[in-house]
Amino acid sequence: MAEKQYEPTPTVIADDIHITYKVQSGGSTREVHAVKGVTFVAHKGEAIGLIGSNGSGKSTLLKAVAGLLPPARGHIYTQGQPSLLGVNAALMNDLTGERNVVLGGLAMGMTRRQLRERYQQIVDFSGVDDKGDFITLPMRTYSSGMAARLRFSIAAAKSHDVLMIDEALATGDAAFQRRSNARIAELRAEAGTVFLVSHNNRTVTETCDRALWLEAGTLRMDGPAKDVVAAYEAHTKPKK
Ligand SMILES: Nc1ncnc2c1ncn2[C@@H]1O[C@H](COP(=O)(O)OP(=O)(O)OP(=O)(O)O)[C@@H](O)[C@H]1O
Repeated sequence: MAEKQYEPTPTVIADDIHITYKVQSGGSTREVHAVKGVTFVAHKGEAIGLIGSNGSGKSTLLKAVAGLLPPARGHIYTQGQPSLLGVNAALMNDLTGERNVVLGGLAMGMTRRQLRERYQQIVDFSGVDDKGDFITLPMRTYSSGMAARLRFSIAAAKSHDVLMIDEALATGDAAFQRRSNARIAELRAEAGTVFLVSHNNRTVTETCDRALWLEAGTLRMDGPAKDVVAAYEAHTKPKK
């Protein structure tokens, strides 16, 4: 008997979205059209890489999916509350890592009880304490890699309907990248959708099954991560 085929469940639908920034410059207002008519559907269980050159609109698109920027035109539908984990996520530099774990967890909707239960797991996962008692020091004493690891660990402690990661992995070392790849795989298994913005093509092919390639605000290609990365690499390779 043929196995029953399940329809994939959409988690994010972006329908012809346009996003503009208004910039005040020398008394006049200029408009930057950062995303120009992007359409895609993301499904439960997918990990989707967003690639493209600097300024192509990747972060802007993620912010729009997270509901932080309203589209000027078009519509975004999401199932559940998307969480954006960026390298600039709102952790406080003057507070200790410890306090940031608590505040970051609460900001993501974890209860105090969940936080108590998962606190040590978050700290251990981040590896921030591996080289001494750094978790009790202010975050400004952390290297950029340590801070990024703590941010990822806080966000990854919770199952998300839609988790968006902006370059958080690129700064981790090899051991941390292995741990975070494994955690992303678990998050996917918990039936969420993961978006990852990265300039590291290998990270994208290793962690994502699908990729969107943005260029100058438009979607150049959407398909299996290895195909999209190969096309992007062919495009960015210096011409002889
Ligand atoms: N706050 C802002 N105000 C005005 N313009 C902005 C703002 N943020 C981004 N832009 C512009 O929007 C466009 C897309 O930027 P975005 O940060 O989304 O690109 P990106 O693909 O994430 O780039 P990168 O790879 O460099 O991080 C760029 O032209 C950028 O100058």
